[in-house]
Amino acid sequence: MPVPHAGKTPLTVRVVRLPHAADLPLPTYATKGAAGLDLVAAVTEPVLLAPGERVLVPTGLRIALPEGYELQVRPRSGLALKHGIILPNSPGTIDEDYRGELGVIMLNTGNDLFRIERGARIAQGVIAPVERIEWDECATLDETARGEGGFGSTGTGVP
Ligand SMILES: O=c1ccn([C@H]2C[C@H](O)[C@@H](COP(=O)(O)OP(=O)(O)OP(=O)(O)O)O2)c(=O)[nH]1
Repeated sequence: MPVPHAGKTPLTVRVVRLPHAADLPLPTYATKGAAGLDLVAAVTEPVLLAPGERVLVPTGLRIALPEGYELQVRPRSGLALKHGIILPNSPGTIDEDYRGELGVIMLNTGNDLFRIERGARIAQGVIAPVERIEWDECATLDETARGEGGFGSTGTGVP
């Protein structure tokens, strides 16, 4: 059952469940305050991911985001901590004009074979508003205390 968020009207997002995901649940929020919708693997057979290997896992879903929004595909911390499973392009970007099947790129940075079962919760999708810009090209920029310092210029905390 989808969990309603406390005090916010949800956005409506059009979704197509592809035939190979017909029996799988739509992504849902695990708790009332969860930021991410759990995405599940629409693999027909279990996929074995060897250490160092990466794979594109289908979700069986196509969506049409509302104008001005993106969907960020993010890793699940439990899979990262326990199995070293990360998303190398994290956060993956689903553009509002993308109409293909959502996919999750999974990378096994652990030492053991990782088994991806059909219906397993492999990642989470977070809806976020997207700002657009126009350039104001200038010859110079305003001065700041940081200036051009970066990449550890304030110290890394490591002796
Ligand atoms: O984790 C991801 C990342 C991307 N996509 C889909 C949706 C996104 O809108 C499209 C393009 O993604 P991105 O812009 O990251 O890819 P690109 O390498 O720049 O390819 P393109 O030239 O198609 O934009 O691929 C996914 O399904 N999962």
